[in-house]
Amino acid sequence: MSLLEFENVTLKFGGLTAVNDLSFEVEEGEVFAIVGPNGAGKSTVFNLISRFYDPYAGRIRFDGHDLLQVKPSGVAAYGVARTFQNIELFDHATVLDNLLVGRHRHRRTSLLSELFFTPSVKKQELQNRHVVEEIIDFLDLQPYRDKMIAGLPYGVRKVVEVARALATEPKLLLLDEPASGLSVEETTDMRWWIDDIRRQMGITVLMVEHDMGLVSGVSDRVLAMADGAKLALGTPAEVQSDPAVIEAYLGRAA
Ligand SMILES: Nc1ncnc2c1ncn2[C@@H]1O[C@H](COP(=O)(O)OP(=O)(O)OP(=O)(O)O)[C@@H](O)[C@H]1O
Repeated sequence: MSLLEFENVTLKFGGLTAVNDLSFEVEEGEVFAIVGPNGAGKSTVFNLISRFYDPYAGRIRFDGHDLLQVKPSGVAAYGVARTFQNIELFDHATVLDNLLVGRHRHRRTSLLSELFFTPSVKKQELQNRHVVEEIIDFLDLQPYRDKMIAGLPYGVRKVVEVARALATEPKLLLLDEPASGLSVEETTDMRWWIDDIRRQMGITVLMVEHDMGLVSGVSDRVLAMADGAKLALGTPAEVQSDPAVIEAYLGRAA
């Protein structure tokens, strides 16, 4: 069984078909990239997984569950975490506090017990701290741990966003353009972080990315989309040499 399954999914915005009869599967433990020209429907795929939109037709399954039965607020509890194209963090909180917010889905205590800071609440707090500190170490964020997000360089904020998503201990990490706005050196670092997340943490990664260097360097498989539909699916080398993909890219460039 695949971790994520799209089966003949279609989504329309009025007269525009943003996702058109799309089927693909993401296997547990792989890095899977979605590429395509602007407007191809990549972000809409992420928004479907996050349950921001209901598809017009088709099925989406995650980890054996019918994802379409899950409310948007429940998706994280199933083990899906995401980053956004435009970083979404609390600017006036520290890196540590942003990551602790990411632990919210693991709250096992009641509001009343939290009010009185019972032993179970204390235990939960310690566990949250432990997980968050490990992620801070893992992503080399120690120098920024107690700094406000607002004052951090853009490249560091991108890594903090990945850290916040990891703090939820997801099975599937959705990365929306992880390299956008990064320098060449920062993109290389991001590549190694993604590799480590998959290899050392065992987390499946699904990313939307325009940087083909990053995509080829880290992905096991790539789905190329155009006009909401699948153009090609295969290894990075297979997809890059696919005539339909070359045509779609060159056509748009022209
Ligand atoms: N909320 C919306 N309402 C109406 N149309 C939308 C909406 N969201 C996306 N679209 C349209 O759906 C199509 C697919 O958009 P989408 O953002 O998924 O593309 P994309 O591949 O992520 O593009 P980019 O690389 O520019 O981010 C586009 O034509 C877009 O204008």
